[in-house]
Amino acid sequence: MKIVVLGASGQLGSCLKKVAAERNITDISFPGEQEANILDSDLLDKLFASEKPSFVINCAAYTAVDKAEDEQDICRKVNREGAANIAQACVKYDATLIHISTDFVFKGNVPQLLSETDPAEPENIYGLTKLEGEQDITRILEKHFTVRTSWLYSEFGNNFVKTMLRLGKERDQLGVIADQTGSPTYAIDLAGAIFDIIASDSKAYGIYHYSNEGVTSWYDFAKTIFDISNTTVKVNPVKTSEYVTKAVRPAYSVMDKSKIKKEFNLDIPYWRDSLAVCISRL
Ligand SMILES: NC(=O)C1=CN([C@@H]2O[C@H](COP(=O)(O)OP(=O)(O)OC[C@H]3O[C@@H](n4cnc5c(N)ncnc54)[C@H](OP(=O)(O)O)[C@@H]3O)[C@@H](O)[C@H]2O)C=CC1
Ligand SMILES: Cc1cn([C@H]2C[C@H](O)[C@@H](COP(=O)(O)OP(=O)(O)O[C@H]3O[C@@H](C)C(=O)[C@@H](O)[C@H]3O)O2)c(=O)[nH]c1=O
Repeated sequence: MKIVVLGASGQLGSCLKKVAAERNITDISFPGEQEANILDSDLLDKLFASEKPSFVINCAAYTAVDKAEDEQDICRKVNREGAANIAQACVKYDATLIHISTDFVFKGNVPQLLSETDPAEPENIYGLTKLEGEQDITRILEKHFTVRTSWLYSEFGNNFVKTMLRLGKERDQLGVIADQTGSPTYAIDLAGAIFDIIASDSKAYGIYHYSNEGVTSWYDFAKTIFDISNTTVKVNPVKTSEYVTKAVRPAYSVMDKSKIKKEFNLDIPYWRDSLAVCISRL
């Protein structure tokens, strides 16, 4: 049962590589962007023809949330057209797609748990193009599991945890937004869940929500990162209106995980526990 990972050099791709090795999953390949540029349909066709994957995991995306506001075209190309190209190749070669999407598809203006069927109304270009990608996949391909996740971090790539640890060394104090609420996700845990989905042989295709258990703000997340890592730095809570960014982010994007937990029998770790594991590995 061959698995191919696209976007393999990014944060989640690196976590999939690590977890595959730990679980002794060997029938898996991690092609580089030169062999697997998702904007090049001919290249994808060649890759699918030679690898004949049963499952394709798409981690490739344009993820620079603020930069996307100025680079709408390239962001849409990767997050929408790239996703559609993969879906088309999956149809042609009869592969099942595991695609990753985001809590930023939600407007997040109401403090209530978001389910898979709640209306998505993205507030920024990144979220909008990710939603368009989801919609194209759903239209083109029946056999897909689209997993929306939130606030990913790990020992790999760029993420909030690594940014905080860097800033904590450079500065005496930091302002961090305290009125945006969500659930952090250790990308290693998500990688494990993705392999659990594949192993389940489930045919319950569609959209699922996955994050770590628990709820926090960026401010509390930062405080906990510094507590666990014994970093001395003053963290000041700030309002969204006081911390100007190009992209608008949801105020509340906590997702309901009941569906994924039930369908795949998942036991999801609490965010603080996973954060401690990640920091111990950094
Ligand atoms: N990071 C987060 O906080 C969250 C991420 N997600 C989603 O999770 C998924 C994985 O994110 P993450 O691993 O953190 O993101 P990264 O930005 O770390 O990885 C994305 C990867 O995609 C690659 N890529 C970009 N364009 C192409 C292309 N045309 N063809 C092939 N590969 C390409 C990038 O390569 P290069 O670096 O060379 O551009 C990079 O290696 C994405 O779908 C993202 O939207 C969801 C919620 C939260
Ligand atoms: C660095 C920094 C950020 N912040 C705020 C800005 C923002 O609201 C929040 C997180 O900022 P970042 O830029 O690190 O993270 P951001 O890129 O917004 O993270 C998002 O990435 C995309 C890809 C997703 O899909 C989302 O789920 C989410 O993880 O923290 C501060 O308040 N102070 C700071 O010093």
